[in-house]
Amino acid sequence: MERSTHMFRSVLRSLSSRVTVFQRSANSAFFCSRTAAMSLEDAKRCAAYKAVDEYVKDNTVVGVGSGSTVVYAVHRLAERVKAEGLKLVCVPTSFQARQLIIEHGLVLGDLECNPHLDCAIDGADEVDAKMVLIKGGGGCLLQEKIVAACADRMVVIADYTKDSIKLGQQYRKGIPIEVAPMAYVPIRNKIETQFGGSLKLRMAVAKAGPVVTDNGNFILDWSFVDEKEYDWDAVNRAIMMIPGVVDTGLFVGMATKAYFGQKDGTVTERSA
Ligand SMILES: O=C[C@H](O)[C@H](O)[C@H](O)COP(=O)(O)O
Repeated sequence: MERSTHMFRSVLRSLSSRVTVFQRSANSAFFCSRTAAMSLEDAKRCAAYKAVDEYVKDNTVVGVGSGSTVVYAVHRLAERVKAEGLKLVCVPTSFQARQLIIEHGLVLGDLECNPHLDCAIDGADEVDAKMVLIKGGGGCLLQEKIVAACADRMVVIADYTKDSIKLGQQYRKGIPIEVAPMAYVPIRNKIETQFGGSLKLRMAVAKAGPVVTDNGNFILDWSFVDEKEYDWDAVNRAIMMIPGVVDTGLFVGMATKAYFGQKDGTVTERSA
C-alpha cells in the first residue's frame, strides 16, 4: 500500500514538471510555455500547433502530411474547426493521413476534386540550411511530393533533431527512393556507380520481405558519401531520369517555411 502511494506520488511529480506545455491565451490561440522537461514529443507539438495557427485560414484546402509530427497538426486542425467553425478540406498524403483526417472528423478531399491547395503541412526527416528536405522515413514520399507540388506553400513541422546545416548531419538512414519493384537492383547499381555510397532495400518489420509503399512500390535508402559536396537539385533530377525510379525523398525548392520545436518550448523558424 505504502509502495503504491509512493509510486503514485512520483508519477504525479514527474507529470507536474511537464504538463504546462500549452496554455490558452486571451485570444484563444495556443502557445507553448517553457517547462523544465520538454520532451521530443512536446517539441513536435509546439512546431505543429504554431504552423497550423499561422498558416491555416478559413475556407481553404490543406494538405495533410504523414508521420508522427503531423498527428499534432491534425489535432490542432480539429480543435480549430470545432472552436472557430473553420471550413477546411483536407487532402491526405498517405493512408495514415487519410485515417487521421477521418478519425478527427475533418472533411476529406482528394486531388481529383481539389487539385489546388492553399497550403500543405508536413513533417521532414531532415531540413538543411537551404531548405532542402529529406522525406520518406515513413515511406510516404511520393504522395507527399505530389500534394506539396499542388499547394501554394509547403510548411514543414519538425523537432530540433531535424534541423541541419548539411544533409546527413542529423538523419543517418539515407535518402529514401521509391522504385518499381522489378527495377530495384539495376537502380541500386546505377546510383552507386554514378554518385557513390550504398543503397539498401528497406525491409518490413511486421511482415516478411520488403516494405511495400501505399503505391505498391519498394523503397531504397541511399547512404550517400558524407564528405562529398552534392548539388541536390542536379542529383535529384539525374536519379529521376533512371527508368523505374518513381520519386525521391529529396524535396528541393518545395518548402517555403519550416518550424522547429526546441527543447525549451520555443519554436525557431526558417524561410526559403
Ligand atoms: O514518409 C514519411 C514522411 O516523409 C514524414 O514526414 C517524415 O518521415 C517525418 O516523420 P516524423 O514526423 O515522424 O519524424
